[in-house]
Amino acid sequence: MTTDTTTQGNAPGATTPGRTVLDARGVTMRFGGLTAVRGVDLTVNSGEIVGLIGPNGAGKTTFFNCLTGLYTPTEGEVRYQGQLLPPKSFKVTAAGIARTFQNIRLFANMTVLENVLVGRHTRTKEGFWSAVLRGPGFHRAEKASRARAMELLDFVGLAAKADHLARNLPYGEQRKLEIARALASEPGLLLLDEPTAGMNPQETRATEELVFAIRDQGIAVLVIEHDMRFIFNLCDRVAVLVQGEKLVEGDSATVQGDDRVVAAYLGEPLDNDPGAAEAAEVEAAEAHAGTHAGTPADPGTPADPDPAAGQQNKETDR
Ligand SMILES: Nc1ncnc2c1ncn2[C@@H]1O[C@H](COP(=O)(O)OP(=O)(O)OP(=O)(O)O)[C@@H](O)[C@H]1O
Repeated sequence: MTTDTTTQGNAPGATTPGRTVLDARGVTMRFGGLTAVRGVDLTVNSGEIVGLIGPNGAGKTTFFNCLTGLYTPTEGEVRYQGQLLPPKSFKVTAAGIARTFQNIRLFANMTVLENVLVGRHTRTKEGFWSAVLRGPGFHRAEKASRARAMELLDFVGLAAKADHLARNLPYGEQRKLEIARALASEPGLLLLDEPTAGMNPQETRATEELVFAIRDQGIAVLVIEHDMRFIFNLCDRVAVLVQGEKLVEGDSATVQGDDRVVAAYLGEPLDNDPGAAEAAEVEAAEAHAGTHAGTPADPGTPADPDPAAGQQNKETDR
């Protein structure tokens, strides 16, 4: 993988250091009676890698979809570099936000290079007639696009496979290709939805390096991931979504040390947990049965032939 950012300089879409790139305020998304995202505020600044974590169904992907114009939030607004984002995904890409998907979405029967070229369409100025007539302007633009696409393939370590069909790439390389295609739109902010899903530890480590290299090119990154080691190694800041709401936000140490986050992942007991009273009743009944076991009325039936086994069962059931 070529991730030597010292020689590559900033990406064309790079943003001004220290500025707020993404500003989402009060984002709410309802599907009928279900509120998948509720009043979420989140900012991403230039030069930052921000993580978005939360248990399954917490609303992470829905929030991404609200940021990228796939969904129009029921309430709230999203600004990119100070401008309100249009509610159309191709316009959001043109504005400077690119994304990858949880389920890889490549053109399987196109080559690796062609997939990246498709990602460049928002940056290609040549219009319809130029493409049809294939004049000198078109050829110049096409050459420049190919050169940039090859540069990106080199950056993610896939230059040698430019002519391979996307469908023939191993899974980890397909994920890299998705990232190269997203970078082809020259974004200032890259959203990654579970970039290491299905990867082995070596591939995950390489993806971590790749994301650092992308950040070093001046592109801010917002990443959803279930792999906590990956998130806490990588991110400057982490926000935790639980049941559609932002529960905690802070640096890795703050989030890791917050008991509410652990509780949310383990499944926090409800207040006045109704199960607790029931469990106490069962325990009392068991204790009562134990007291009467082995009495003359029931001489041959020990209540608990192996108390240690009983304890084991309780722990398994918990
Ligand atoms: N298009 C939709 N229509 C109706 N409900 C939806 C839709 N998309 C998501 N949901 C619901 O919204 C909630 C949040 O889902 P979402 O996929 O955003 O969660 P997530 O945090 O990304 O989960 P995971 O980590 O499993 O990918 C879930 O209850 C889901 O079933």
